[in-house]
Amino acid sequence: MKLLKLLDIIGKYPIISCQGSIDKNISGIEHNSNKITKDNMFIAQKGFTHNGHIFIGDAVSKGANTIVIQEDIQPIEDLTIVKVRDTTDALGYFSSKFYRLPWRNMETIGITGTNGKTSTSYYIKEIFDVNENKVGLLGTIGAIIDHMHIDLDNTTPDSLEIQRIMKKMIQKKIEYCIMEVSSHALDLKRVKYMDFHVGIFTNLSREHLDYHKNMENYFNSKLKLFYKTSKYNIINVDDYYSKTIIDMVGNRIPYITYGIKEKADVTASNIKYGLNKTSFILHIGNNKEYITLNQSGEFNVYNALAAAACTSIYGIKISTIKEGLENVKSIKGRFELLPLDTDFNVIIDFAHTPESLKEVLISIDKFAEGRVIVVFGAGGNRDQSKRAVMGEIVGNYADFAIITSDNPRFEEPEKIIHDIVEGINKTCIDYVQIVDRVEAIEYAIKNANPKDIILLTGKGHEEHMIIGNKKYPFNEREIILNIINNRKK
Ligand SMILES: CC(=O)N[C@H]1[C@@H](OP(=O)(O)OP(=O)(O)OC[C@H]2O[C@@H](n3ccc(=O)[nH]c3=O)[C@H](O)[C@@H]2O)O[C@H](CO)[C@@H](O)[C@@H]1O[C@H](C)C(=O)N[C@@H](C)C(=O)N[C@H](CCC(=O)O)C(=O)O
Ligand SMILES: Nc1ncnc2c1ncn2[C@@H]1O[C@H](COP(=O)(O)OP(=O)(O)OP(=O)(O)O)[C@@H](O)[C@H]1O
Ligand SMILES: N[C@H](CCC[C@H](N)C(=O)O)C(=O)O
Ligand SMILES: [Mg+2]
Repeated sequence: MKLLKLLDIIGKYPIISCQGSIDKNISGIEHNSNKITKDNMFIAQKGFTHNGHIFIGDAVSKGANTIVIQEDIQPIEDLTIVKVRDTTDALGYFSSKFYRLPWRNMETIGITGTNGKTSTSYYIKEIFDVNENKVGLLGTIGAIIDHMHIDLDNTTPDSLEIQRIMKKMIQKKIEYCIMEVSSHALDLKRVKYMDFHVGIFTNLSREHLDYHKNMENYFNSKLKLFYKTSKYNIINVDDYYSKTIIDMVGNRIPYITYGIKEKADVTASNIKYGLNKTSFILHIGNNKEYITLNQSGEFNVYNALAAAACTSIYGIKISTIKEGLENVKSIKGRFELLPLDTDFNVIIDFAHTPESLKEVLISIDKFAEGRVIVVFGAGGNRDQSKRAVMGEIVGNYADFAIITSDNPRFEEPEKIIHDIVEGINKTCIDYVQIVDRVEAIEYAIKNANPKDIILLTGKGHEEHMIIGNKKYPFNEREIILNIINNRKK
């Protein structure tokens, strides 16, 4: 794209200054100097770890012909230097423009909330699949374009990656793009220069307070999504924050409610729980269908209701919704019951917030016949205040706990475990502390009695352990299978 064109339409965009020629072609946009190729525009961002301005020389030597900055630099021959107030903001604007606003050419569904975004997105995807629509997905487990998988580092990637992926979706003729929209993304302008047709609010509870500092800021970040939607907002009316959302955005565009406790447009009755299934009657307005999910837990009924509400607004029949929901065999690392021929059960789950941990344990309690043994930790360089609360919840709802590591990052794992212990000590539960997660799993398996349920939470689909800034292979599923196979020998 001609730089002239990229800048031209941004007549509205506040450029502070522009030095050098704008009569040149831009072959691509990058914010990472390591990825620069010939004639790219390099946007120097001030990140949490690095100031991207220090990589300008590197970017130029790799072929960048235009640099976007927010801090002054020395002029460089033949280089166009565009100065803006905030380069992260500009990254969003230029990326959206460069890829020609791909989000305008398909239906975009944004899902936000503390828990249930990934699970809801997979239910929605399956319903659209059954309806023979072409679906794209962006979220914690990666991006899916039609049936191609792309790994992602973030639940919601940066604005450049989002637009790049969405462009690929358009090239593959995707009709519906389902996207998890994290609070970080809303706050860090990753979706500032794009809109959504539908916004879904799952729930809000304590998480990411290391970043947002308090619940009010966290809520206000999430709220932003519902000002960016053009067709419908879909709201879990049983959640404490739903009323405020409806008060704030209820008059903007139509909204649909879902829930089990309060009166809602989409609801469930006769819910019955099992170890690996949940059955209920789905009500959408006056229509109803018997549903049997292959997943357990009341929280998954909520996720299914959100998906039903979302797909019903596109005119999808309730019988198709049923087929889609029932087609989901498992969601990677979400309350995943491992197929083992042992006399105890093992569930891999991604609960890493107090509320989700509580929900999972309440769900297990509905069908557990033996003890519930929880293997868990908490992420380093993440909200420290949630750790003791998680400890207390496990203490209150489980029978035995093994406190271990979960991505210590730059923190001492012993310190994180100590924070959890402060909470668990308020309860009467027996527990052990085992820093090495593999040893913790071995301990759980070795000490399991018939009918016990071992619940491993926090790692879910992840395939690595993050220590410092390095990722070490760690596949909980394989580790368990290995331990159990070795026991048989
Ligand atoms: C705190 C945070 O959000 N950090 C994100 C941020 O990293 P950063 O600010 O540290 O980047 P940086 O290393 O300082 O780099 C600054 C600039 O220099 C550039 N650079 C850097 C090195 C180099 O050699 N050359 C170069 O040009 C970088 O490309 C960047 O433009 O930008 C990166 C690239 O987009 C993100 O991957 C990274 O997310 C990290 C991995 C992260 O852990 N984020 C979490 C907090 C997060 O965003 N979580 C949410 C919510 C999860 C959920 O609850 O579901 C999410 O959406 O994932
Ligand atoms: N609606 C829900 N309410 C509460 N807990 C839930 C809900 N859905 C799922 N969970 C629990 O939270 C865990 C994570 O679920 P999921 O991955 O769907 O959430 P998420 O919002 O995408 O999380 P993340 O913010 O990490 O992307 C699940 O493994 C389960 O334990
Ligand atoms: N999306 C969440 C995932 C947390 C998963 C858990 N394993 C951890 O590392 O805390 C985050 O990045 O905060
Ligand atoms: Mg997710």
